[in-house]
Amino acid sequence: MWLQRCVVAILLTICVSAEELTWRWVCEKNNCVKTRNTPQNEDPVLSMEACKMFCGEFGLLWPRPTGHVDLGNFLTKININKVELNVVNGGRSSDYMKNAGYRFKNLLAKAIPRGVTPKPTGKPVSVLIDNENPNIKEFSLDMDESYSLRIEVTSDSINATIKGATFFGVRHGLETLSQLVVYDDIRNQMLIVRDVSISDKPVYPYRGILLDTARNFYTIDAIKATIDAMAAVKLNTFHWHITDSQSFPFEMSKRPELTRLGAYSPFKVYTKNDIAEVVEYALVRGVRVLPEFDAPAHVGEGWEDTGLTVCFKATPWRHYCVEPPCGQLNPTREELYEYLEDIYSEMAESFQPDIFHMGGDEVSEKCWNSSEEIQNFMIQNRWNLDSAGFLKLWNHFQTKAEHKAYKAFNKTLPLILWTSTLTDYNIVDKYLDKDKYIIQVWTTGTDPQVEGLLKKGYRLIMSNYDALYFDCGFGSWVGKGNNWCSPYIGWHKVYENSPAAIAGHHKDLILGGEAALWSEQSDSATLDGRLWPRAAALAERLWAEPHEDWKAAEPRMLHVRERLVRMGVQADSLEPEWCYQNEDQC
Ligand SMILES: CC(=O)N[C@@H]1[C@@H](O)[C@H](O[C@@H]2O[C@H](CO)[C@@H](O[C@@H]3O[C@H](CO)[C@@H](O)[C@H](O)[C@H]3NC(C)=O)[C@H](O)[C@H]2NC(C)=O)[C@@H](CO)O[C@H]1O
Repeated sequence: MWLQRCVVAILLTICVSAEELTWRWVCEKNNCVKTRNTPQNEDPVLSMEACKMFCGEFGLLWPRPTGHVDLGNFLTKININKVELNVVNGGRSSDYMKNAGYRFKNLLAKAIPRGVTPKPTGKPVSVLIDNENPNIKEFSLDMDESYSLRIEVTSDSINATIKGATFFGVRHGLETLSQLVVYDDIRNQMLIVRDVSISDKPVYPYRGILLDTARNFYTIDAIKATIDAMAAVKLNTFHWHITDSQSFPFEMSKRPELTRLGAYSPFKVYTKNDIAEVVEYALVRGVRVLPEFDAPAHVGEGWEDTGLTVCFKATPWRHYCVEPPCGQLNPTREELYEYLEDIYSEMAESFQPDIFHMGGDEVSEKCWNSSEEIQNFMIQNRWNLDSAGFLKLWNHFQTKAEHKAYKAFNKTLPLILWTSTLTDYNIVDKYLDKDKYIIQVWTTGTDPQVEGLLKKGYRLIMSNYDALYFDCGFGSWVGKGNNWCSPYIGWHKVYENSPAAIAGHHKDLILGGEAALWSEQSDSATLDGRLWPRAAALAERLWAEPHEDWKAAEPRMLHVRERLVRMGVQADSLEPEWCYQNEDQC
């Protein structure tokens, strides 16, 4: 009966009156308690979300701010049709600011349930935006993403003021402001938290998601939707692992045969236009697009006619690599470096990145050793055909590739490599300069390599697979049983995976973290559920490094999942709705 009345009420856009209402929520000791409504109740009746908005230190904010937070105790009605943004100083980033404004209004609209028109009563909202460095619109590892937000009420309007150190800070401020607006299903009215004062900035400068678009292809729409969701939780790096041994979907003008032979189909190619669109889309959402060209291993399809690979499709694959098809570049061929320069130049042109990922993942000695040409080259150089000798060969490759990267990008931008035998802390400084290279850790969080690398002064990005590999926990794809890194990693573990705790007193060398979605077993159809809402748990960890465990964040986490779903993200469900309605009872 209640449900029926509600549905009718929504369709007619009339609200259930407070007297008829069955449930209301009451803020008690930082929890919103579901309470039977009685005709005798004289308090203002609060809907669940309205209550959650201000009850608790951080209300429904996600990620929680790191500085001063005062959420006041009152909600005020606003007129959603009368929201106005005024930018004090636009500078070079004025177009981005405009776009951030459109996104903000769009986010407010997404807070309203489908088919509902809130009452157009309430105060107009005026948002004043003050960008301290309006000419900064480039990403960098030391960019300032800080902002402050104030919401004040006057007799005739709500005034919000956002001060950002850069466009990126301002953009985050708008995200936060959008999270302070709620649709009240009791009054059919939009409400805003008033008397707010927040200052905020992230703990880590690098907060990423890796998407592997080579094992399976993802549509541009799926990529843009991912970036949209990332922006909502203030993640700032979309790491695009665009090629691998299975496919080469990156459009190349100088070496078109790499794409022609290497893409799964002519329709499964990321064209220059596609990439430009993604890069621009991401930029206005405060997300950098970081390209990776993984080499010298993890190559294969596309390179068929070049003669520049070894052990491609070698069988049995377990003898030569970690998954089929095997394939590795032949570092002894000079022509290889001309190819690399072309790939890097086209990546430079398309992505214009501030940092570049050179891969370096899972190089196999056995693969290189299967080539007589490589063996002869090593013998001529007086390198033994053993692990130390193959490291020298790898170093030969990396030094030449590095030179080509700097040339192609026309600057000495920071380079990233996956942890490997080359980055082993016992020898890493023999080969890789700590001022040039950032190491992305994918072994476990307790691996002694982490401490070893930190002690030698290397900057790290944490993608420890035991907490941040979102492909783990599914069935194996090369046989039966579970995949190699099972079990599935729940959001709790993601949330509690603290880079600061892992790094101890070397915390300053941790640039941040990244969740990886390797795509052997996912594509556009499964993407949202694999990433979300777990990536939101990562977002708060990296933004705020909370001291509390997942339990303290649970009510807000359940809400951020709801918000993502309202945005159109098919995020996995975490708990029965009962737990969302009955805080702290599950
Ligand atoms: C204990 C042991 O030796 N187990 C191996 C197991 O490791 C083999 O599985 C392969 O493991 C690789 C990691 O060691 C894994 O590669 C990485 O994982 C991602 C998928 O989660 C890939 O997309 C990445 O390219 C890889 N690199 C990075 C940096 O993450 C590889 O995918 C695993 N292969 C398969 C087929 O699952 C397993 C091989 O059969 O054998 C076990 O004995």
